[in-house]
Amino acid sequence: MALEILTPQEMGRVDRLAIKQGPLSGIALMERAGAAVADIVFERFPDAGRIDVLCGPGNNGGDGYVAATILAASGYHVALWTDGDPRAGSDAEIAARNCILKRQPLEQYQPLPGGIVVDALYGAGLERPLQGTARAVAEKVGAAGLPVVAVDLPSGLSGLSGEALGTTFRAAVTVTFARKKPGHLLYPGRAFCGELVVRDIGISDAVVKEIGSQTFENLPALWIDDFPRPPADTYKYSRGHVGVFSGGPAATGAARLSAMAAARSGAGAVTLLSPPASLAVNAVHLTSIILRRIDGPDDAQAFLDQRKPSALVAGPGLGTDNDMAALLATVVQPASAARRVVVLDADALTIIAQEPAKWFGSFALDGAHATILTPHEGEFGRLFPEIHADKSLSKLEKARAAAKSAHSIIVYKGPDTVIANPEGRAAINSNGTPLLATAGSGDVLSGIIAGLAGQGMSPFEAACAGAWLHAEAAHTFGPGLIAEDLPSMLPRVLTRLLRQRAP
Ligand SMILES: NC(=O)C1=CN([C@@H]2O[C@H](COP(=O)(O)OP(=O)(O)OC[C@H]3O[C@@H](n4cnc5c(N)ncnc54)[C@H](O)[C@@H]3O)[C@@H](O)[C@H]2O)[C@@H](O)CC1
Ligand SMILES: Nc1ncnc2c1ncn2[C@@H]1O[C@H](COP(=O)(O)OP(=O)(O)O)[C@@H](O)[C@H]1O
Ligand SMILES: [K+]
Repeated sequence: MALEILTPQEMGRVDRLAIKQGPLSGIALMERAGAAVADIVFERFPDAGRIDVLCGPGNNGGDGYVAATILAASGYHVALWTDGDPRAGSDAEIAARNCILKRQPLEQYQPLPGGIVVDALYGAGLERPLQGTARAVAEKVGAAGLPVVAVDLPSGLSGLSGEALGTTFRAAVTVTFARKKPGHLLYPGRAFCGELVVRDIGISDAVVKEIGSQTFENLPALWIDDFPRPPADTYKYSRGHVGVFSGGPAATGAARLSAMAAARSGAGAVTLLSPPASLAVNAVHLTSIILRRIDGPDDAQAFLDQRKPSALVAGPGLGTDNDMAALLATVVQPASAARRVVVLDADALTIIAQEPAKWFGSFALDGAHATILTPHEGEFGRLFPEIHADKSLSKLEKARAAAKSAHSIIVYKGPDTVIANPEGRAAINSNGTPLLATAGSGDVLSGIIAGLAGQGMSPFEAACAGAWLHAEAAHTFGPGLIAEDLPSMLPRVLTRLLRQRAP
């Protein structure tokens, strides 16, 4: 499974490099792209009464001319509608010349019931919102509710950011070539694409590699080689010891969810570090999780010195008062220096947002990158107000900029969670489910990540694996899910994952 995600600009470079290196010429690639589109129409809409192919002036339109030719030759009733002539000397011009169908002006197109639309107006080259005829047609097709097969990207959508630049086609199926683009996975783009199909058109992996993309789809192949596999002679503390900080008596559940998730992710020991006032309620609810009384920063320090946990979680249900800020300071500074992984979520992020520069400076210690911040949208906005407000940046670029400025790994949560590290490596999660929009599910995620990193998985890989496992656990449980259910789904998810990958 190819993991690289290419920006439209990188894809353009890949196309040019592939053509330069051969053996396939530009028109040969276009013929394969158009054939892939026709294939999808055959597969998904075998009974289409009529196919309207809408072609723009660029190479996206070129794919449309090829698809129209193949579909017409296969006996479909195909009508071809064009918005301007292909650029002179382009591959699209050759494709148009080879297409025997009559060209009709796009402004005369009217949606007809029972038909399907092939949208080949604009793809990777879209630079500005659809205007004039193209925009009017996108509106008409949307209003008519006809099924749309989008070539490369629904026209009107930014392949870079997933934002609708203006009016946008809404596809039932999108056929893209060689690799996904960020706009296919980032919302709202993902929703505009409908089903996404990636087709090989003969561009080699080596050519893609040469471009050196630093963005990946978050699939197991990205991190499975680093996934913890305890040796036979391990024992509980060497299998990873995670410390989770509990808050006051009114909000202890969040930290327990995190602790359970760390344990279910395979950490050999998990200690819940509880203020005296919460000891009783935590004790009532814990069995395998170790409970330790922590009365302020000195106690926390003593735990770190004695037990040397390999990962910590602070934030879920922590509270934001001055005592907690002082505790956090103790935990974070020496932890970074010790290359211990610290996952900061929820209330810890609120504390940090009061003085971000001070905290981010402390995360920078000797470039260990041992800090993982897991903000949701609101927390991201409070931590990184300028990056968040920058409309020129996609979610992917925002996560990258935040990771760099905070000297941390950022897990920018949501339906399209992005994980980024300060060096610019990033992954977009693609298995999210709205089932995860339930109170406490973020607490579970921070625990899974700490559980994996605590077992020695590299922090970026642990964050990626955590986001993937979290969503798989939700899918496995299904409707009715509440956060408590997620840790108990992990054994099944892990069994499937590790069985698949067994040698
Ligand atoms: N040989 C190749 O380079 C291949 C290209 N392929 C196709 O080529 C597409 C990219 O082709 P292009 O780079 O020609 O780009 P497009 O066909 O997406 O856009 C064409 C041109 O229209 C202009 N334009 C952009 N936005 C506009 C707007 N809103 N209104 C009016 N004009 C606008 C731009 O100058 C742009 O170069 C891909 O999406 C893919 O479908 C595939 O056929 C594979 C091979
Ligand atoms: N619509 C959605 N689709 C997919 N994942 C979602 C969606 N909404 C929330 N999530 C995920 O659920 C988790 C919620 O975390 P968070 O907002 O911190 O919740 P809480 O504070 O209640 O624990 C995150 O991992 C987020 O990515
Ligand atoms: K298109």
